[in-house]
Amino acid sequence: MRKPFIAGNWKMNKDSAGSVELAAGLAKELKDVDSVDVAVCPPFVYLQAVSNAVSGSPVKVGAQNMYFEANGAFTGEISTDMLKDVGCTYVICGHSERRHVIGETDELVNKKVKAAIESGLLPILAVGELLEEREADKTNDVVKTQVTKGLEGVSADDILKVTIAYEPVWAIGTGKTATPDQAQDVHAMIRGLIAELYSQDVADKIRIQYGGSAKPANTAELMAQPDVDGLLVGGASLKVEDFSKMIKTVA
Ligand SMILES: O=C(CO)COP(=O)(O)O
Repeated sequence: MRKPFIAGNWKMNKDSAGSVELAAGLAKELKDVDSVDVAVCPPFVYLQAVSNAVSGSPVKVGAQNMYFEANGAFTGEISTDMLKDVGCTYVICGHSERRHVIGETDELVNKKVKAAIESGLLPILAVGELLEEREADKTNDVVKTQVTKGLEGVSADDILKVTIAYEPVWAIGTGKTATPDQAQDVHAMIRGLIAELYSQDVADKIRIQYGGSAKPANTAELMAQPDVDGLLVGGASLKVEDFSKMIKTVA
């Protein structure tokens, strides 16, 4: 039985007061939730304040990105130790906005996943196809490559520290959600791939989140799919009411 895992990716939103207000509101609303793992991923500069605001509650904190080197001359980058130091449990690696806006490659994403695991952070490996790739019937190929390369060198002992987030790029921030069937098809494909790369036992245990215009109104039907184990939520995670409603739908 896989415990549901719902994470909010705040992206480049909120200010310091707004971050604390949202985090404190969620901590209060969700204080009794224990059947769902919950995380919020604020911008780097608000991680410490958000960690303080959710401290003692079931809400954990994640970062939206990281760098794979431990320290040194990497201007503008943030290390895993720094993330742990400000209270992070999770880190998103390879979000499509980093792949397609910033230009991150599968090789870089893989280095981040491995460095995250090495440091004790739990990576959320985000994968997903572009609209033109889906229309060209390349969804499975693209996602398979991203998962396989993203996990290269991750051992059988470590793989269950990883959550995979399937986020079709055409569904992100567009209001166009993948249908539950579309999400299920790709999730099942990913789980089959994990069985090939690792084992059936690992495949049965790894958690695969869906992301892309997830909101209170579609949470139940997405989460009802057998291979959808959680959600990575953008826009709807910016409001206490919406995000907590999504979690309570599943709890
Ligand atoms: O990219 C996402 C989460 O990482 C999804 O964003 P939206 O929920 O705003 O579509």
